[in-house]
Amino acid sequence: MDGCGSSTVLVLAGKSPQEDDLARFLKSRSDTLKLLDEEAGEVRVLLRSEAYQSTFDPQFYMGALTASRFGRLLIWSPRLPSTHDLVSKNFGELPVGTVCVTDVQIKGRGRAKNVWESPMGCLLFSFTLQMEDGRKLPLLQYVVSLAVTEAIKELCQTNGLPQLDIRIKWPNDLYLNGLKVGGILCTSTYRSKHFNVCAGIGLNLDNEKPTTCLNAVLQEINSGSLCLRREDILASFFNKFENLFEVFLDQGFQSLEELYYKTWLHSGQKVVIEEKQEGQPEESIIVTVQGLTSSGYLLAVGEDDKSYELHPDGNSFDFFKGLVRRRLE
Ligand SMILES: O=C(O)CCCC[C@@H]1SC[C@@H]2NC(=O)N[C@@H]21
Repeated sequence: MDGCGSSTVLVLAGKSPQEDDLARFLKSRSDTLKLLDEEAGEVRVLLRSEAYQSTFDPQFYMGALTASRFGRLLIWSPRLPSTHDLVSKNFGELPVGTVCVTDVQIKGRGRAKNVWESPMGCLLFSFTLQMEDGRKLPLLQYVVSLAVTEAIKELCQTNGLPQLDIRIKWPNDLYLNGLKVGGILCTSTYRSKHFNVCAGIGLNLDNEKPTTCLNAVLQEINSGSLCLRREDILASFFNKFENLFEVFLDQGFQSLEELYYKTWLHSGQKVVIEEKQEGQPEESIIVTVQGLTSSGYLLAVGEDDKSYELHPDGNSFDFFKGLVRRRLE
C-alpha cells in the first residue's frame, strides 16, 4: 500500500454491514471529501476488501470494539498530514463517531498551534462527536483523557500484564513514569445548536524517542513478549469512552471526578504563582491544587484559606509555569 510520494491512500471499514454500506457510499462520493493539502497528492479511497497490505488490522480492531456509537466507521491511512484535519474538514460528510487512524503524520497538530511530532510507532487518531451543552464542552477533554488511561489499565488487566502507571497531567497530557507519552487535542465549531467536536489523541506505543513508550516500559517490568497493539487500545478506548461520555452527559463531570483525581498528577500539588500588583514588587504566592472548577480550570486554595481558580497565562509552554489566579467567591 503506498502512502508516500504523491498519493494518499484511505482505507474505509465498517463494524456492521450497515456501516460497510456507509463506507461504500463514502467511497462513491470520495470526490466530495475535502481532504488534505497539496502534499497529500492524489487521494485513493479503498474498501477494506480492496486493501492488500495494511499495518493496521481493521478486522482485529472491529472484533474488539463493542461501542455502539463511536469508532464504528474507520478510516485508516499509512500516512496523512493530520488525522485531525481529515475529520474536522469533513465533519459534515462523515457519520458522527467516525475515527481516522494513521501510521505517520506529516503535519500533526498539537495544542496552541504547536506541531505534534508523529513518527512510526504511535497510535495517532481523531474522531468526531456532537454536544449541545456548551458549559460541559471544556470538560470533555478530561473525559477523553480518562478513557485513554482507563482503556490501558483494562487492557493490562485482561491480558495479565502488570499495571502501567499512566497518569493525566493537566490539562491534556498523558504521562508514564514521569515522562510524557501522549497528548489530547479537542477542537470544536458551533452549528445549528450543536458543537461539532473533533478529539485527537497521540500516544507513543513503540517509539522510545524522545521520552519513553508504553511497550518499552511493559517489557522492562514484564520481560514477556506480550505487547499492547494499536488495534486493542483503540477499541478499548471507544468501549470506555462511550460509557464515560454517557455518564458525563447524563450526570455531569462530578460523577467522574473521583476517578479523574485518582488518575491525574496534581492533588495537593503546591504551585507558585508570580503576581504583580500595581506599584508593588513581584510576589511569589503559593497555592495548593484541590481539583477542577466547573469551567475546567484548576481549583486551588491559598495560604489565606481562600479559593482560587488558576488560569494559564497563554504564554508559557508549561502550563504550571505561567498560572494566573482569580479569587472565587
Ligand atoms: O498538544 C497536545 O498535547 C495534543 C496533541 C494531540 C496530537 C494528536 S495526534 C492525532 C491527532 N491528529 C493531530 O494532528 N493531532 C492529534
